[in-house]
Amino acid sequence: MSLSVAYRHAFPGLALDVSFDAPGGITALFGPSGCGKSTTIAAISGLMRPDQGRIVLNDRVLYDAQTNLRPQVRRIGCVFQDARLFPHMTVAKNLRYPSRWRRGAAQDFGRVVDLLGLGQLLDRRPGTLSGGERQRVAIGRALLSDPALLVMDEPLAALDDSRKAEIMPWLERLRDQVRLPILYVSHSVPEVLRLATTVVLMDKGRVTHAGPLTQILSDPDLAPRLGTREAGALLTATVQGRDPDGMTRVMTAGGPMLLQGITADIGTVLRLRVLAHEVILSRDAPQGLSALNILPATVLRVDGGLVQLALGDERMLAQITPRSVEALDLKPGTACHAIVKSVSVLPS
Ligand SMILES: Nc1ncnc2c1ncn2[C@@H]1O[C@H](COP(=O)(O)OP(=O)(O)OP(=O)(O)O)[C@@H](O)[C@H]1O
Repeated sequence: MSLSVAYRHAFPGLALDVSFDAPGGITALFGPSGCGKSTTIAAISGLMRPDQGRIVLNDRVLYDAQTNLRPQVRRIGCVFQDARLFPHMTVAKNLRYPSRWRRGAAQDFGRVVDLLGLGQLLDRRPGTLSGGERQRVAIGRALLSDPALLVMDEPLAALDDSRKAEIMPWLERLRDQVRLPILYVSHSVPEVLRLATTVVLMDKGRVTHAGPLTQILSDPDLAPRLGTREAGALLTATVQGRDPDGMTRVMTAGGPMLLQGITADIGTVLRLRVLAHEVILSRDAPQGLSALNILPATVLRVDGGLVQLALGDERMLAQITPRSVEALDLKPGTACHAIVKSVSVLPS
């Protein structure tokens, strides 16, 4: 299941030349206002015809020199900032709306209601729901149209922080349980960090970087674009066991780590967020520290005080001062130890 996009289009003020692949999972389309995110969504969903290109969804050509499928037959489910539900219909009727033209929607109804926790809401009308609940219904309705791609254009932008927090776990469930590619347009770094599996960074009508979130996050060149406070890395960790004091042992590409306050079962895969300013470096294996997580690493790159490290096949960033870089004589290839002061765990 994947989407492959390559198109060019000239607007009077901007020449767009966009190309990227979106595999299964959530692909975040991220970039400053006016960089071409909405135009890209419009080109994929068939609402605008690019000057040239090729857009393919699961081996089905949506657009190329010979083909330009109508939006209705592209099998793309859309969720926008405002839920756009029918106000006079109950939630159940809104959800059943796609079954008017789609056979099979009725069979999926229960599965989608369970997936998004909509059971308690079925008899309510949209006007009586919270913003987050309305968005869950909009996502359910989009899923019941049997899409091959789900496009979510700033789906949380109209919600306040507590509603955002309420809907996030549902979006994570969607990402982890539905095999569709999901294209997610957002201006919010925290949303991208929490939800995306793949990131496409756009600027001035072009894709400047694209790849797995883990790779994009640990690229020192991209730290300024994502915000220096957010610079860091994501490590994949597998739960190995629980120690008598309640600490959870996990294995990462860089070696074993200990986590506090985790209840995940053995074998669970976790995503660990390690911020660059929570990592300090030592040339020698440190002794007598209170920090529990000390991982052997190799310096890959040094950019001012931002040091990119290799831990096995994963990458991590450490934010230290340029003076410390000099004092420790850190350069590509230097073996060192990364002392991780704190870690947050994201569901995987
Ligand atoms: N129909 C049009 N005619 C001319 N120019 C257009 C048209 N549609 C978009 N543009 C221009 O193309 C550029 C990209 O617009 P687009 O809406 O795709 O950006 P965006 O990244 O989605 O921005 P935002 O984050 O603000 O929604 C902008 O400079 C916009 O002015």
